[in-house]
Amino acid sequence: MHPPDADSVLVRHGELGVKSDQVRRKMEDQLADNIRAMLDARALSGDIEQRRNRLFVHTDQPEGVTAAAADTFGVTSASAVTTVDSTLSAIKDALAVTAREQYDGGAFAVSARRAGPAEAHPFSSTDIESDGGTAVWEVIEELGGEPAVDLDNPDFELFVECRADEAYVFCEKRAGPGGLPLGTQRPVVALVSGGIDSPVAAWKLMKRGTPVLPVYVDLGDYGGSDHRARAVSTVETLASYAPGHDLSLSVIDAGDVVTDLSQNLGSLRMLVLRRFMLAGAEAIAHECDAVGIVTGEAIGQKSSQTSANIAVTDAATTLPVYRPNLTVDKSEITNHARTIGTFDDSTIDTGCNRVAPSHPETNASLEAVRAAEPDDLFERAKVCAQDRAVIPIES
Ligand SMILES: Nc1ncnc2c1ncn2[C@@H]1O[C@H](COP(=O)(O)OP(=O)(O)OP(=O)(O)O)[C@@H](O)[C@H]1O
Repeated sequence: MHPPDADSVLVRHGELGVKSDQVRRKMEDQLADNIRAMLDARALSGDIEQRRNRLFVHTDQPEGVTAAAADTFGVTSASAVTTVDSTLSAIKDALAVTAREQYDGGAFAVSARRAGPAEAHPFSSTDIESDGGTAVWEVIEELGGEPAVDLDNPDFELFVECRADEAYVFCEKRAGPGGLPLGTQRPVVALVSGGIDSPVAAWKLMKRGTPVLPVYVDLGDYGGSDHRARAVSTVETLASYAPGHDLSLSVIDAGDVVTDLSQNLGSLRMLVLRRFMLAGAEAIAHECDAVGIVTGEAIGQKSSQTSANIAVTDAATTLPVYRPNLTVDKSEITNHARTIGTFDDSTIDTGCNRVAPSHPETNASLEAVRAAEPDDLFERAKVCAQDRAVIPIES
């Protein structure tokens, strides 16, 4: 929803404002690049203007641009605005025009903020709210409605931001993901199985500005083509949040290793396979200059994810392993997957064979796992990582 003559989208970002000038400028530049790429990916046009602590996209496609900005990491909210002179009469006119077009019943409110030196305006924000409120009231009467004001819980809200030289009128603050602009941190490798949890985990790192290099470990006969297709689909959805950033999917062929582990190991099989995955991810991270690994694990969610077993898998790599779902309940992770759009692909029935043993170890010791696993496990992981295939992913 936007004013009928909206000419720009006002994009707000959160944490960037508290950084030093130098860091803030770099992050704002990255945010502008990312929004530009997002517009290109959606065939939208607009001129980006960076101002201190906010950014404007001047556009004649306000609806699409608002949605694109609200899908960009680092953005806290976006509003399609109509820009007017910073005079009370211009603001009142814009409020009236917007109410005439967008009001569809219920109680209303006008919320105003005024910034800049006091002498810039001969009126206060309260004046904007009361005079603007009167203008909206009259429009509703003209429309045949019964005007009512509810400042706490309005059905219809109009906003005004009045600056020294111009004012913006809008009727929606569309929430963005928040976080930091993607590309403002060093990358990490994301182990993406295509299940519900790992795409959400990768998304969370991306939200904090961290590019991810997605890696899928192909389990051979224990996985299958549907299992791999599921991983590809979820990575495509992740890539839609990251135009301009390469999310090509690396595929490690682990078919022989999984067959070997399944035939020769019992209760420790899954832990050893996880250690193989982390070692493979580490090899790719070193090659690609990535500084960590992200997984979808949550403490206690599966036998391989008990606190004892996570300690054992962690020991397979010297890189930090990020587990942003660690303390999050499954229902919450699932809701998150629905919100970001990965859920449907994650729940495609892959009909894959399960690698997990019927009685998995839940309290493993590193010594026992080391003694049981093949001596050349990490060497094989490195070779498989080197020989990986890469599937290009469109963003
Ligand atoms: N085949 C795979 N390829 C890449 N990473 C994997 C694979 N299987 C598991 N992982 C990584 O190990 C973590 C824990 O494995 P788990 O068995 O819980 O995965 P899952 O249930 O198949 O998928 P998810 O954790 O995404 O819901 C995953 O979140 C993921 O980061």
